[in-house]
Amino acid sequence: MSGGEALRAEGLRVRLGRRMVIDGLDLPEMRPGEVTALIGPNGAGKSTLIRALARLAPCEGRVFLGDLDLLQQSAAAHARLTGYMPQAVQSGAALTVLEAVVTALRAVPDGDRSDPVMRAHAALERLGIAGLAQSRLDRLSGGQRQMASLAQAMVRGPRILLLDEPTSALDPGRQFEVMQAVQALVRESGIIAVVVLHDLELSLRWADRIVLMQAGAALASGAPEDVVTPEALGQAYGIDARIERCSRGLLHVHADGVLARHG
Ligand SMILES: Nc1ncnc2c1ncn2[C@@H]1O[C@H](COP(=O)(O)OP(=O)(O)OP(=O)(O)O)[C@@H](O)[C@H]1O
Repeated sequence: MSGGEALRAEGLRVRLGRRMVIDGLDLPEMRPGEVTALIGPNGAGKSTLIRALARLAPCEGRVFLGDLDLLQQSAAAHARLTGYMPQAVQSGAALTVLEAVVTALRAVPDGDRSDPVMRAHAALERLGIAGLAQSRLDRLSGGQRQMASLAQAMVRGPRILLLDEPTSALDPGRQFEVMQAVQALVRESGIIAVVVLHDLELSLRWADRIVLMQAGAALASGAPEDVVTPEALGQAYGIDARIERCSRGLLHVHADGVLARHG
């Protein structure tokens, strides 16, 4: 699905304390059904940007969904449109996974009168974790907790899904499953997904577009093969890297070393 109203941002500025962490950042159009990956070195401002889009960090500038200025919406209207998965997933004390997802659903009334428990179950099934429904959050592994957090972010069927490193605690198989689930959800429901990823391979494999951030600005944005280039990786990460296409047509990054001038 590629029609529908796109998300874009202009002139974003986020000040945290005395620091301007994001300074005049523009984001290209992100269309329904597409996954946009935010990549960049530690401290580039990826989490801050995603928190700003989730209205969890004070932000100046404009964020449009079609003609709708998201930063001007009421908190409730904004919350109905977006689902956010934080980088640090809380243990969630004694709640079960099902209870946590139902709680996330009830936190923002959306006028849907269907049974919240059924909706929460459907979300867990969608992500392949229905078997965890009655497990307590504080007894899950880090990766299982990350999956539960993803279910909380997507259960209301938001138009924009904001995911901060959804794969960081996952083993390679689970990383694949999560990104596959996110992509399927995004494609089928016409959601706009903005996903912080550290793993360049994952971003090349799963993103429709990539925004490479550095020092609070977008160094490059566009199609993965146009953004993830040896030059850009050298500039952003200080690595000496090759990008090669394998026999299956997929792009891979090979980091051969660190550039002497880095740091
Ligand atoms: N509350 C704060 N006050 C001041 N500076 C902050 C605050 N929170 C974050 N920063 C700074 O903002 C910058 C961007 O941080 P952010 O967490 O957004 O980067 P990131 O790209 O997500 O990094 P990482 O890949 O390490 O998670 C960092 O230099 C960080 O030190």
